[in-house]
Amino acid sequence: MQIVQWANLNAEQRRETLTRPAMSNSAEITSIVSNIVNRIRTEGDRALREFTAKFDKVSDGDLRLSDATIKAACERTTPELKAAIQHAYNNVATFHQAQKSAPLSLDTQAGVRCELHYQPINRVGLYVPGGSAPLVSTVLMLAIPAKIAECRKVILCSPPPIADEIIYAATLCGVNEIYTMGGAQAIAAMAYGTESVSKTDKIFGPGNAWVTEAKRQVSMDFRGAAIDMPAGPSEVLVIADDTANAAFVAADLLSQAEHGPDSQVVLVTPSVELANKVDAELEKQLAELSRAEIARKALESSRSIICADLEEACAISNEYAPEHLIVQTAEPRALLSKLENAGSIFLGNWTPESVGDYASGTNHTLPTYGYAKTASSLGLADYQRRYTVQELSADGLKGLATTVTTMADAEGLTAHKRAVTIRMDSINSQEAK
Ligand SMILES: NC(=O)c1ccc[n+]([C@@H]2O[C@H](COP(=O)([O-])OP(=O)(O)OC[C@H]3O[C@@H](n4cnc5c(N)ncnc54)[C@H](O)[C@@H]3O)[C@@H](O)[C@H]2O)c1
Ligand SMILES: N[C@H](CO)Cc1c[nH]c[nH+]1
Ligand SMILES: [Zn+2]
Repeated sequence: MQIVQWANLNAEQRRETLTRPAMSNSAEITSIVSNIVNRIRTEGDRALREFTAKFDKVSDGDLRLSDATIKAACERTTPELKAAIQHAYNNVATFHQAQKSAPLSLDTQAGVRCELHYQPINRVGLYVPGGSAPLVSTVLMLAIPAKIAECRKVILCSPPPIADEIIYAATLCGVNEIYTMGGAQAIAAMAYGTESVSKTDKIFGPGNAWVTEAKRQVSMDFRGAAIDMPAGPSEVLVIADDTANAAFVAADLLSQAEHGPDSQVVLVTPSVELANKVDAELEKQLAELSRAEIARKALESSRSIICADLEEACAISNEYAPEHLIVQTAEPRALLSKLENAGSIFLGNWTPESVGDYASGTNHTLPTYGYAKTASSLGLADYQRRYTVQELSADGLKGLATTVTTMADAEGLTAHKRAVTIRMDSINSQEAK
């Protein structure tokens, strides 16, 4: 990893240092994805099969898995993996079940009742990445909240060949339909529907740059579908001081670097000594990894930033807005109030990001590309819509009438005013009797 001195960089160099690699070829990706999305919308299954053959090298078989295929995949999943999936399931379900909000009902003034209710989003589509690794954990992160929210139809897709454990986890979570398709074409199919694929109202899930761009495009089209967030190539930023264990820091950086060559990992530390030790550790540990080449590629666009102190480390992290932020300092919780804009924060030496990726209970679907400045980690609320209800008594209307008619006058909206005065006339004539 390239070691850079923050103090020596000008504003442009600082911006460049914090730029994600996946963003550099975005114009090309936008145009490729736009063509894919338009063709799926207008040609349906025919285009879906064509792109599946082109990008995933599969040209036959059903897009939707049959009951027999699902049963066979579940039988092939090993008992050890089933037990691990169940353990993770329990923690993720516990954390998301606790996010249920009770409806709100109160009188803002006498006779004016205002209520806030929650309703599940009807049809949801889940995208489980499978291009370079079959992310079974993502099934749990996307499908458990969908089921807790009681979405009526939950469909899931993942690129071919879809792994047995993805099918097993989807079944465990009560997913209604499973499709073997991936990339931008899968997102477009779930957004618009095709002859074989059910249309959905909202699409969830992470993916590579093509998947994320497709989500963005379908969400901008009123005929398409809403989306959860831009959840693209994985990122982690580690803030560490000279008390940190360099081997732990290197292991955490590599755990995200191995996701893909477009992953980005960043170390921010006031200690040059630690940065050098981490660098040596990275080399040592890379030799033991099965995905060393992918991780090495990701490290090429990654940085160790030497800053003045932990205060500045927090400021750099806030500017970068990482998907994951790991804090390995003498007093990690003391930094929490200074930290903004991270998708998920991991405090202390004993909290590797891997636990959140798989099984602690928090959701691993998180905003990337700096969207953590405004977007949140995936939660139950994303699978629900809020709506309000109000009911006024005659006395309640009396108490609001002058305010509403005065404001309607100010806006020049006489029909609005009349909807109140016509009722006030009725109330007044009833009372006169
Ligand atoms: N942000 C999060 O919450 C989060 C969570 C999990 C994973 N991730 C990220 O998700 C990503 C998963 O990526 P992946 O590639 O392994 O799987 P993927 O399923 O997202 O993408 C694979 C698909 O990309 C399409 N594709 C491949 N090359 C293409 C090309 N040249 N043109 C058009 N389409 C092409 C193919 O159709 C293929 O099915 C990783 O970057 C990982 O870091 C993010
Ligand atoms: N780190 C990924 C989110 O960026 C999630 C994941 C799944 N499996 C392992 N990790
Ligand atoms: Zn991960």
